[in-house]
Amino acid sequence: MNAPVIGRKLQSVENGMFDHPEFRGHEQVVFGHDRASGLFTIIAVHDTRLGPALGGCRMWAYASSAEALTDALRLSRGMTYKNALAGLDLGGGKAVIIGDARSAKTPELLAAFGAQVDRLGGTYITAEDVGISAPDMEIVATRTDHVRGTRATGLGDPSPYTALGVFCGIRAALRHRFGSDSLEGRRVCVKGLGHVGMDLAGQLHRAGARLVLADIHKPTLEDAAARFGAEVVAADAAHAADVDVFAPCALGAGLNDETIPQIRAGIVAGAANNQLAEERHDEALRERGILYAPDYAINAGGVISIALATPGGDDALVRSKVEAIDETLTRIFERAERLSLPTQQVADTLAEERLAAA
Ligand SMILES: NC(=O)c1ccc[n+]([C@@H]2O[C@H](COP(=O)([O-])OP(=O)(O)OC[C@H]3O[C@@H](n4cnc5c(N)ncnc54)[C@H](O)[C@@H]3O)[C@@H](O)[C@H]2O)c1
Repeated sequence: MNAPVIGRKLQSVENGMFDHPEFRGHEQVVFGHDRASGLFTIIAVHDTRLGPALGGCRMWAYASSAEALTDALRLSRGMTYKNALAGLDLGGGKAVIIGDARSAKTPELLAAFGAQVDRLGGTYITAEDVGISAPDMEIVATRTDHVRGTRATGLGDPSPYTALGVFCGIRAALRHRFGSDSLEGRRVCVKGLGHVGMDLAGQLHRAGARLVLADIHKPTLEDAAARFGAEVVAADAAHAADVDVFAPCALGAGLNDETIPQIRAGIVAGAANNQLAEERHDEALRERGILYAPDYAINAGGVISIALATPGGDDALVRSKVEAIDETLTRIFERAERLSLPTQQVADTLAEERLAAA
């Protein structure tokens, strides 16, 4: 991308910030540029009523700076809700770096990003996200203390904690739906066998579940199927598998007008972010009698581990907080049933209640 062009586009977007469709009372949005390294970053602080805004930094080859702003606004608000519902004393924020992580990421650019974060004086705490790895965060940390998930502050890869939270969430959903959280003989379809999905599949297998697996990466799928004695299903048919639980652990927007009528599972509970293609799809799931575990409630294990880990500390506190996702989801399911509301709407309300009380 040509730097001066980006600069002009950012200027024009900034002028329209408060009219932006994704603007929802964000407290601060910072547009950062570093001439020497070519850094273009947007840091969005949505809400700090519960504490400093924690949220990852995403590096992506956005087609335009307007697209990057949209992502920063939307994702930072999502972090406010996720952190509030997870019971963390942290607000919501997110950073995006405009550029291709494979070709444009340099130590100088990461250090310059760290300097931008530092300028916010702790209002925003950064962590890894898509395109930014744990080693990258070590470089960011050379310029700011407002970083989590580094060797000095964390327990390492958050994915096992995310998987643990999803496993606990699936049990909560089973208990609510069937009166027993036993996985013995339950059929579960896991779509996406990456860092989270593979770990989750292992936990489900050990607990006695019968697995149906899907992934677009054939070697991964074949390896998992052999290890867990699982059936395989085509990735684009996974949502329609004849199972008790469908666990989407790949990309978002998988629950939409086309897929929802085809879902045979009574429960949808997985790690993927932004599973609903549109907000109204939570009601579509409810109408079909499908119990949906809101994505940001069930996949909060990773952020809990990032937020609460202490250097060299054991992970007992973190694990107990992650396991409490079971209770959070149970509250959501019970309230949704009592009020005949979709579960995502109830999750949003619970998060908003906590924010309002802060
Ligand atoms: N890693 C975490 O701690 C964490 C935390 C919260 C949310 N999430 C969300 O969980 C999801 C999985 O995260 P991850 O870290 O395991 O990612 P990952 O990149 O390690 O794994 C994703 C897997 O999904 C597969 N995949 C991609 N598209 C697919 C498709 N259309 N059909 C089937 N499989 C497909 C990939 O081949 C890969 O194996 C993402 O949506 C992520 O945003 C992850």
